Amino acid sequence: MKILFYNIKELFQVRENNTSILKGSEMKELPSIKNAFLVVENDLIADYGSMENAPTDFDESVDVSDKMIMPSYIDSHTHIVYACNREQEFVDRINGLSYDEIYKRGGGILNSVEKLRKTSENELYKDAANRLEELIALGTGVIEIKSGYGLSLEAELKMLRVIKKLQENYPVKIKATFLGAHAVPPEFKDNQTAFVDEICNVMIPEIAKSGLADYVDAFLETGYFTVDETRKIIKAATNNGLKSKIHLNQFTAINGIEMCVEENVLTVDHLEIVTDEDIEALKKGKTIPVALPTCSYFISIPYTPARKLLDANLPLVIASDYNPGTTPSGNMNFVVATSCIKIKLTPEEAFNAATLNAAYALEVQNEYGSITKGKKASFFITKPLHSIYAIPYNFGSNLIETVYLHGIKQ
Ligand SMILES: N=CN[C@@H](CCC(=O)O)C(=O)O
Ligand SMILES: [Zn+2]
Repeated sequence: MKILFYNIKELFQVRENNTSILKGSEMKELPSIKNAFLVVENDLIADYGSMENAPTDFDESVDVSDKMIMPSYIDSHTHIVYACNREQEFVDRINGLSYDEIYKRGGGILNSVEKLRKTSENELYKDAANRLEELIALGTGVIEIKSGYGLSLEAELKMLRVIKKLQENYPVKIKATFLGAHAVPPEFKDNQTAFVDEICNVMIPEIAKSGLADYVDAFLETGYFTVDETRKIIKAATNNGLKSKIHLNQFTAINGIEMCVEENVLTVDHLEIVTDEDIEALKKGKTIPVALPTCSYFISIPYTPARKLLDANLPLVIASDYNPGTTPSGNMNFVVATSCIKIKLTPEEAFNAATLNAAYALEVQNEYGSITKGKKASFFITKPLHSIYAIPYNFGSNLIETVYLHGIKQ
């Protein structure tokens, strides 16, 4: 099946194959073709160019007059498998409690753990599938989903099986991450060392054997897991053939980034608090920084100093962090908008951070993240727009009209 998309007002993120991750000022450019065509053959991008060169042989055609095409968003950091919303904590924060105070009262992540352990796999699947369907309509075509609300081997496997079922049932590319070290569960309350040992010696080997996870994560933060504990977890992951992606610097900078770079961690995520030493450490390695600006928005914490990272010629990825506590939204259009409005990324930088660079954060850069011959035909068509800037500018509107994933209209 060959589909011709014609009269595209502007086709964005058009790249030659093997474009490297974009760093610093390279992120300013978002290559596009105006008045373009795009040919999709089965699930792949087969051709593209200016309308005057559009082919005449095809099985189907789609008129894209006045509308634009962008490769699907890649959301490299989410927690969309969870049991209940945490609206009460939201109101508690409005009334003055901090995220940390709520956690210390047994709320926060532990609130979600208690609920998830009591919820059936089917129920979890149904809720996560509903969330995923909403995200597909909002333009996400590749997503990472973490466990981390089970905190026992059994409950973590339950979450990972839900993710596997989503992988089987949806045309979205999904990467799964085991986040056993998200918080210390009640049964290990007085023995955090034993919990870390359990993660390293029991959970990671079992989960690696199950094939249910692509990555391992940990919450490296004051009051959660230390640099040394996280290093142990990363090493256990490496020994079991899994790379790591680490939550850190959300509230405090405690030299976690330096360790993560030393251990060749794939991404470091959050980075609301970043020191000059952290930037120097990132410059020495390949670890990719990931900002989660809608988390800052929702719980009123500082925004990642993105400009400082770009000025240091580092790459940048943006992701949603969709979870019931700090970011109950996975709308990547809003992530792009927040990046522009609050951390002063230009729209070009924000779209690069949410597509091409984000593909590197999930190691799917050979298949997704740009309009490139041979990559998967996963993209969205906008409503009629004056310019692509409308997506961050009209931050409260959904300007996506149609979504194609792997060449199929959703
Ligand atoms: N900070 C750690 N984990 C999540 C929040 C989890 C929760 O509050 O449920 C985050 O990335 O923000
Ligand atoms: Zn997170």
